[in-house]
Formats: sequence, C-alpha cells, structure tokens
Amino acid sequence: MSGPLVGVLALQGDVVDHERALTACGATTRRVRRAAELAGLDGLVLPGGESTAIDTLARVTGLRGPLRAALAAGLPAYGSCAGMILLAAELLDGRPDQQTFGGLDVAVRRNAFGRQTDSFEADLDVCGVPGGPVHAVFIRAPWVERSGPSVEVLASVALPADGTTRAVAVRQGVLMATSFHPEATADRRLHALFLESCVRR
Ligand SMILES: NC(=O)CC[C@H](N)C(=O)O
Repeated sequence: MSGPLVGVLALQGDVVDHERALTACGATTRRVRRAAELAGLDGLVLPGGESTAIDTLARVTGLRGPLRAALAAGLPAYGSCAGMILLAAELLDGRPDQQTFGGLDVAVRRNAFGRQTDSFEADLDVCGVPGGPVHAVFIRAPWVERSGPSVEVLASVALPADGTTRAVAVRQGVLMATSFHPEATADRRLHALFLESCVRR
C-alpha cells in the first residue's frame, strides 16, 4: 500500500464518488460502517447525502461514540455538504432530535441556500488550492454562519439577494469541510488538499 488509508463513512450518501476521487489522488480507501473499521485510518471522509439519515444510522450502529472519539483524538477528516453538517459543533435549522459528531468550531446552517430547486453551481477561489477557481456544485447545501478563532475560511460565496458573503469552505487543523461537492466534478484539488493532512501513521 502506498498512499494514506482513508476511510469513507458509508452509512448513506455519495460514497462511491469520494472513493473515486481519493483513489485518483493516490489514497487507499476503506468503507466505514462499524467502529472496528476506524482502526488504523490516516483520514476519514464524511460524504454528502442526508445528515439526518447518517446521524440516525451512526447512532443505531453504535458508530457515533467511537467516531467522535477518533475525531477528538485527532483523526483528519473532510466533510462535504451533509458531512460538513456532521462535523459542526453547532447546528442551526437541524431536525429537533438531530445530532452532529462535532469537532469543527463552527455553527452550520442546514439547507441554508434554500430547497433542492435552489441548488446551484459557482466558480470559487479556494485558499490553498492553486491553479484557478474551483467549479463548486451546491446541492441543498449548508453554509457556515459563525466560526471560532482557530477556523480558517477557505472560500465564500456572495448571496445574489444582497451581495453579503457566506463561508462555504473551512479548515481547522486537520479538519476540513465544504458546503459543496468536489466529488461531483473531475477536479481532484480539494481531495488532494485534504490528503496533505492525512500523513500515513
Ligand atoms: N447534498 C447534501 O449533502 C445535502 C445535505 C442535506 N441538505 C442535509 O441536511 O443533510
């Protein structure tokens, strides 16, 4: 095995597209559905999908506690869309019983840009990603409404209504999250950026 071993949380969501992107960047992937599958990982991707479903399944399968512990112990992680929601310390507009794993010192607003029909695409400059803007696909996406002092905002979008900006890509140490779905395009630069944090252990 050459590259880092990166888990993809495989309870629900677009697992296969992340596996493809990670493999293209030289990583080896492992689907994570149970606590034992967290052992020995160099990083973990939390895919987009439906954060309420992923939360429910993580609790039912007993994965939630060990996953939280792994994040607290410093496991590098990257969450896209629903994955961003799951990494947030605070959730706004979540379902009343909905929980997150936490780790990222951010408040994330779920479905912030509106309904499924308000999904959109935009070209964004992302800090740490050389070579021009990233074509970002937003699907019923969250945004980061507040972030703590140790959180770096990597990219923002301007709202058409009033031109104010919202953070849509953030990093805090070895944790990274995007509101958008780089795995839905052929651009591997966000996955490559995350893999810089996934040093083989
Ligand atoms: N594309 C996505 O991951 C959408 C996230 C979804 N709106 C949620 O709450 O969980």
